[in-house]
Amino acid sequence: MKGVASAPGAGTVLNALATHTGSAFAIDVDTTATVDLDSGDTVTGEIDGEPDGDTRLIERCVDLVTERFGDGEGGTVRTESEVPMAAGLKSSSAAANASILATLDALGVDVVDPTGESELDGDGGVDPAADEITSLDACRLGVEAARDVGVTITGAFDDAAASMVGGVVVTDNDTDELLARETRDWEVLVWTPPERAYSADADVDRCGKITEMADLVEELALDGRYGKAMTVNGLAYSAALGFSTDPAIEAMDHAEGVSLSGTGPSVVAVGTGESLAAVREQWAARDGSLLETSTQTTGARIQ
Ligand SMILES: Nc1ncnc2c1ncn2[C@@H]1O[C@H](COP(=O)(O)OP(=O)(O)OP(=O)(O)O)[C@@H](O)[C@H]1O
Ligand SMILES: O=C(O)C1=C[C@@H](O)[C@@H](O)[C@H](O)C1
Repeated sequence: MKGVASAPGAGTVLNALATHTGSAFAIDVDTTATVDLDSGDTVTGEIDGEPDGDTRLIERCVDLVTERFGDGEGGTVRTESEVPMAAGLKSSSAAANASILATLDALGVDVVDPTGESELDGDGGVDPAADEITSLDACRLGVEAARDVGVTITGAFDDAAASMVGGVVVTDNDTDELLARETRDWEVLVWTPPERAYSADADVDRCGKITEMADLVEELALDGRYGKAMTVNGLAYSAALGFSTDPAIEAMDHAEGVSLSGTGPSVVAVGTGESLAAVREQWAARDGSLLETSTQTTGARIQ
């Protein structure tokens, strides 16, 4: 029983570490997961190009789906990714969504109603007797797996939902509810410096000091002013997490919005192709790499 699925990475509008409300948008770089199920009871993961990579997240994703929709099958799960790890581009959300969908595909479970809610059981969980699931509930399984293996602080439902349904989302990461979803047609430029930063290692106490700024960013985002929201988010979180605001200042008079993405270190700018060409000129002198992409509005999909 084989399943294959892909899910995009994402950039940040509002980091959820301060208030647990977050906002993120899908970008057009993918992680693909291939799942092969068998009658064993062990799941073995592999990350292409990362022989020593931590495979617990993707293995837990397969386990959660086979426990709820299958007979606890074992097998293999392998990811191939265009989304760099620990760069702020939500690689864990993309890997989890792709692994969950690929396992559902292998078991022949239908994924329905992209942004709707499926029928929940009495505990608010997924109905184990169901033979279908909504995208958002599939996404919640990935968030559960991320919490189980400790690669997230709030659960990162914001990042996971953006990756699963595409477009820009605002979410409550305590209740794993979608507060808003819209689409924006932006070009996206990402600068990723050579260093890496794992979300689980972020200084949450310092983020607690910028809750008023996070509330302001949330208001802007819920008002549909995503570009302004992300710029304010970037200034506040760069200061709180100890990243330079120089790349944002260089981009600010060109881009529609620019922010530290997630817990960094990448900085993401959005706007038109012309405006981002000006940002690119500024950022080209920096160490690290530049990625040109665009917003992705269709989200994750079974192949
Ligand atoms: N492509 C992948 N395949 C399998 N597992 C992955 C992949 N990307 C991330 N993970 C898992 O998620 C963990 C956390 O990774 P990472 O810090 O990149 O995720 P993140 O929280 O999404 O952060 P960022 O937003 O910085 O990408 C990794 O240690 C690994 O266990
Ligand atoms: O681990 C987490 O809870 C998070 C990590 C970052 O990606 C943030 O951008 C996100 O809002 C929450």
